[in-house]
Amino acid sequence: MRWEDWEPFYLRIVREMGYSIEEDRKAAQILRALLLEGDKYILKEELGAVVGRKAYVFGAGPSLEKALEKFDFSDGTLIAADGATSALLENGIVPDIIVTDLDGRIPDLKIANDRGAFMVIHAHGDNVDKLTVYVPMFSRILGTTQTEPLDIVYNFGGFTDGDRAVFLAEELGVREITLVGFDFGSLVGKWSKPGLRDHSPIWESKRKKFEFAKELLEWLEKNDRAELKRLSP
Ligand SMILES: Nc1ncnc2c1ncn2[C@@H]1O[C@H](COP(=O)(O)OP(=O)(O)OP(=O)(O)O)[C@@H](O)[C@H]1O
Ligand SMILES: Nc1nc2c(c(=O)[nH]1)N=C(CO)CN2
Ligand SMILES: [Mg+2]
Repeated sequence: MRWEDWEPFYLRIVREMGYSIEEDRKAAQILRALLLEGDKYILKEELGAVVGRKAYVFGAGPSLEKALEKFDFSDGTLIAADGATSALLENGIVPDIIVTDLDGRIPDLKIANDRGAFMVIHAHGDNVDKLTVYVPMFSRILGTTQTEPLDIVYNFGGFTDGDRAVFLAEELGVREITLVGFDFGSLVGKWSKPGLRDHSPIWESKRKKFEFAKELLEWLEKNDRAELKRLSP
């Protein structure tokens, strides 16, 4: 997704969610400084070499658990959206790539990164403290922003970790993307937040995020090259 296509979505998201563009921009600069400091960042080309033509993108929806037990995912690149990483690890699966804004279960992200997962870490105005604390913990990091892209901090479009993971896959050349655990319903998957003990009734801000995510995925299906499939148990 090009900046020109993303910007109108972003401006609507900022208005609807009450975000600060300036804070989002600052977060991107802070992430850039952290990446340069640690020198553990990777560029888009390096991550492109990791993906194949087919990928599974895992969302943290309640249906994920059964899908992981039922289906075989060995014929594609595995991309986990933040909290979904925990469910994959519980099933003995290490994702190839994790797309996160660092509000999931950090210890599970660390285990996956130590076992080879690449980290696509997103900066925004509400996770600057998390960036500062956690970015130094990880290796093989590609940085992303939702404001104008910087030299080593990319913007491939997408809003929530899940749909941002789909836009990343498309940008890296994946042509068949299968969504797993993308429920966008009234229950938030328990892996979504460290404190959730079980799948929980959706709260207002999360419902709005899912609406934007659905709209962005519909845009991708109409305008982009990748074919989107859905797998539900
Ligand atoms: N029912 C669901 N519950 C949780 N995540 C879901 C669900 N259906 C789809 N997903 C996708 O899985 C991703 C899980 O990532 P995560 O739980 O970290 O959310 P997020 O995008 O960071 O939003 P938030 O800022 O509210 O945490 C979501 O971004 C969303 O796109
Ligand atoms: N400013 C801001 N931006 C976001 C936020 C958020 O909470 N605040 N959550 C997101 C979900 O991954 C993506 N982008
Ligand atoms: Mg998240």
